[in-house]
Amino acid sequence: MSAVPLKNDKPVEAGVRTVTVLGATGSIGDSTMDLLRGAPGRYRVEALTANSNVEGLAKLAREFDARFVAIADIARFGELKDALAGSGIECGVGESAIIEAASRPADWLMAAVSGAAGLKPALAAVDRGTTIALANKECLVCAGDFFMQRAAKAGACILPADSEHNALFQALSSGNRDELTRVIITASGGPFRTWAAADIEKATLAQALKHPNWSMGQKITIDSASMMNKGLEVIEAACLFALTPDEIDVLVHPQSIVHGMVEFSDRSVVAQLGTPDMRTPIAHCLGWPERIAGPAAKLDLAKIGQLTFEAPDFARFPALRLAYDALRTGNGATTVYNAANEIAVAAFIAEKIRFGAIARLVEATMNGWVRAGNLAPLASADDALAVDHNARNMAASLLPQIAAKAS
Ligand SMILES: NC(=O)C1=CN([C@@H]2O[C@H](COP(=O)(O)OP(=O)(O)OC[C@H]3O[C@@H](n4cnc5c(N)ncnc54)[C@H](OP(=O)(O)O)[C@@H]3O)[C@@H](O)[C@H]2O)C=CC1
Ligand SMILES: CC(=O)[C@@H](O)[C@H](O)COP(=O)(O)O
Ligand SMILES: [Mn+2]
Repeated sequence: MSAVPLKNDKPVEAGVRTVTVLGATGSIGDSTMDLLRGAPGRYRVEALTANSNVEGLAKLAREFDARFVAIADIARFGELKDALAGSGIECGVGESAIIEAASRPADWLMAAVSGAAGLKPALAAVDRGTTIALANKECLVCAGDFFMQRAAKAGACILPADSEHNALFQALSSGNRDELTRVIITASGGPFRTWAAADIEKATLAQALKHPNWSMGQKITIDSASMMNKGLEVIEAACLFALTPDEIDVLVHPQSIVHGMVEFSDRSVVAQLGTPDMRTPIAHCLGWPERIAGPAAKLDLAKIGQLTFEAPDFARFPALRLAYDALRTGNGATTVYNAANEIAVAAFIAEKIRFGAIARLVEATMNGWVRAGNLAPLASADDALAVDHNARNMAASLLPQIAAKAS
């Protein structure tokens, strides 16, 4: 039994729904809060979390009269308490408080922490058997199949919030799982889609942060530029929908209007389209199994005029090839892929490595991991977190030599 519902088989919930937003101060958090704001009286906020943005978190907590807020950064707890003084809103600090936020009863939870740091809180929500809108792809890539197995066991309902996976989720309801032959996830191609490899190699942070279509957090925007985001999404699709690497294609589509397509055995291809606005897939998850009003701009195809498609270039964007390698290798390789990328992106932001070195560090870490004989099946979240920890250390130790070597 899959934790992603393939048909709208859940009864519609009436009355006020309680919701929790992990990563409330981020880009996905912002879109989610905007949807909640647009439906006064329909939702009650149970818990909100952030890493260090005290001001943003306290403002949201007061606006939505949250019951509980948690901040990960222990140095900011005093400020948070001051900011909430007199409000009656409970607050906590550290990873344990983020996990507590996820554990508190709520009908619906948005998992939008950035990075594998979101894994333990997402698992705490999974174990409650609740409905989870999953934006945090890194937690799936880190945990591998284990996350979805645990969700199925706990009776949790995982609603894919990432735009491409939400598109697949919507398109999949046109057929049965055994009639599906392939899924296609689209990629904008990022800001370097048309750039020569030599220019991509030395792209600056400011250039990498200029996504052509989407306004998103810093880490995912850099991932889009390297196409690591698409690599993470290939692995995310494999985990969410129990697909093999051969059943997942990536198609570059610079307009980001078609988000995902599903091919069925009769060769029908069902696609989901929409303007590039995350409030649409999040609204689909929030309303599910019904449809609620979404605030995104209406799709005007006549105005857009042309939708174009290209094959991905695995040579200029090796991050995508590495994702398929990791998926085929299994045994913790996707955990290593994600962990090394998180180290590489942080190093690029800190100007320790060039843009082109991001994928080289991921590849060197994956190779080093295999050579050291570290591949082994992941049997638990602790296994995944141990691999994540050790792979980060390996990536950090390889960093100086990767930084020193120009392509
Ligand atoms: N943005 C988008 O359009 C899309 C995002 N996603 C995925 O959703 C997730 C969130 O992305 P996005 O909203 O862009 O990211 P942002 O960087 O904008 O926001 C991340 C959120 O997580 C919090 N956070 C960061 N690190 C930690 C930590 N260690 N512990 C607890 N909280 C933490 C941040 O708090 P603070 O503000 O205090 O730093 C913030 O609330 C990512 O996994 C991304 O890949 C998927 C599809 C689209
Ligand atoms: C909005 C969303 O889902 C992002 O993951 C988006 O897909 C990023 O764009 P790229 O297609 O450039 O990676
Ligand atoms: Mn996406």
